Amino acid sequence: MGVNAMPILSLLRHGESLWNEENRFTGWVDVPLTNKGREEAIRAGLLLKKYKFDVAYTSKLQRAIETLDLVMLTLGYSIPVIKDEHLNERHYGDLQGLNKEETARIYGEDQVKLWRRSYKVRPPNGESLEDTQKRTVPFFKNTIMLDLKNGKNVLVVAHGNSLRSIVMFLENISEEDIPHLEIPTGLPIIYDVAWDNKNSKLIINSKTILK
Ligand SMILES: O=C(O)[C@@H](CO)OP(=O)(O)O
Repeated sequence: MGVNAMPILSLLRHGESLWNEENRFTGWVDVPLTNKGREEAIRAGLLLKKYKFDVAYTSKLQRAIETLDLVMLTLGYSIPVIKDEHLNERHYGDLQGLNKEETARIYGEDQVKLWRRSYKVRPPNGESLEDTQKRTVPFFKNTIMLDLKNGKNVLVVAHGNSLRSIVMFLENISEEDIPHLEIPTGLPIIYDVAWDNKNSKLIINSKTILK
């Protein structure tokens, strides 16, 4: 009675973008994929062929949207797609456009590490991971989690830090441990999930990264 058998949730970070290639802070700047990024997206689609998705979510940024488009083209069927800015990358504020290595030379490696990977430290005029989580997790709970509860297989294509904030919630990762979590581009994470009726809570049965 307590736990229903449940479908899968796949989280996918977009393929390499132009500014990933150039090593620049990107955030909400709407840069396109590189050709390598497009190939990564097609490869992710091939890896995901063994699943049948019912619905997909992505951000409002073209690197995620194009990745999802290429995945769906590779999968060869179409499903409802919800594009929402709650899934956008963390806003990097004044760092957007700057080269990451150069920024580390100016402000020091430690400061840049705090901006990039800590939970609470905000980049100047930007969002901390905590700020990002305050928009991603309520969105996740109100939409994606309900689809999972209703037995749907869900694909989410988003960004390094918007996905880190969701994975932190799903896997109950602490503030101390979150700096070590990296999400690779183009490799789908698959969660086998279940809904715990008694505690109204999503349970993760297993996690696999497809390679
Ligand atoms: O620049 C960004 O928006 C992100 C993701 O590419 O960078 P970082 O991994 O440094 O948080």
